[in-house]
Amino acid sequence: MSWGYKPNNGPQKWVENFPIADGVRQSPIDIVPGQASYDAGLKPLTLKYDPSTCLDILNNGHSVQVTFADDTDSSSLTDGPISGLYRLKQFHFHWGASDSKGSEHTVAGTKYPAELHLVHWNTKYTSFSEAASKPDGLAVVGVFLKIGGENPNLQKLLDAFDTIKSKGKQTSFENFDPSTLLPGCLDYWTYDGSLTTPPLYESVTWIVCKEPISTSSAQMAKFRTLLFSADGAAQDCMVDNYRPPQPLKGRTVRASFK
Ligand SMILES: NS(=O)(=O)c1cc(F)ccc1F
Ligand SMILES: [Zn+2]
Repeated sequence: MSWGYKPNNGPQKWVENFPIADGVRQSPIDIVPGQASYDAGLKPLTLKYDPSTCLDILNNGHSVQVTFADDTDSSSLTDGPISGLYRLKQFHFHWGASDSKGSEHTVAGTKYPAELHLVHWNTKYTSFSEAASKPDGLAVVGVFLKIGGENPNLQKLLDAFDTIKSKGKQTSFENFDPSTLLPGCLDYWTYDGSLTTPPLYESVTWIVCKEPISTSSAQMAKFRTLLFSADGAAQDCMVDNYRPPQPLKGRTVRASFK
């Protein structure tokens, strides 16, 4: 039985096969703005994405993921809290069974209906796979989704969902610009954390944007038409694919803004 989000294979059980689940720098966390320390030394984020590096969209059985060509520096993250250049590998989402939950990070206990993760790897290493297990290997930009007006840029993704309904389905997805999914203001919180799914490697510099982007309730309903299950298996809606907040264990959360 492999890991998932159900009572018998979900976040409370992951520690059985992945003991780092109880580690010192696990993600996500509850971000308490009043306890974050403003750091004037933090630079603004520099995100440069080339839409021609967008390859395909995939249902991997845990989320919906858009994958990028990462053989050049065309789509990169620099500055912010990191040093060097990190290449965009993929982005994906986490969401709930209803609009009242779904994000992994929370803000003073507030849950958003979904959270976007843009995953980048440190080019001091030779590949994503090599970087994924290193303490400075990954940088993930998190963006909250909140219920508001329909998001036309998100709709381009949702329109591909009918062809990738079940686990293992993928289809080509070209010329998508991920910067269209970023909020106008790139103020952020940052802290040292981990992957939020197994193998839960403590390799992520988390960069969580303060400003959410909008999505409509109807668009959220579209996310919930995806399936955890493969073609032919009993249909199991892909919802609540989020890990709850983990203990801070003495970590400091820094803010790029006052
Ligand atoms: N949810 S995450 O951004 O921490 C993440 C990114 C990966 F590339 C692999 C596993 C993960 F859990
Ligand atoms: Zn994620």
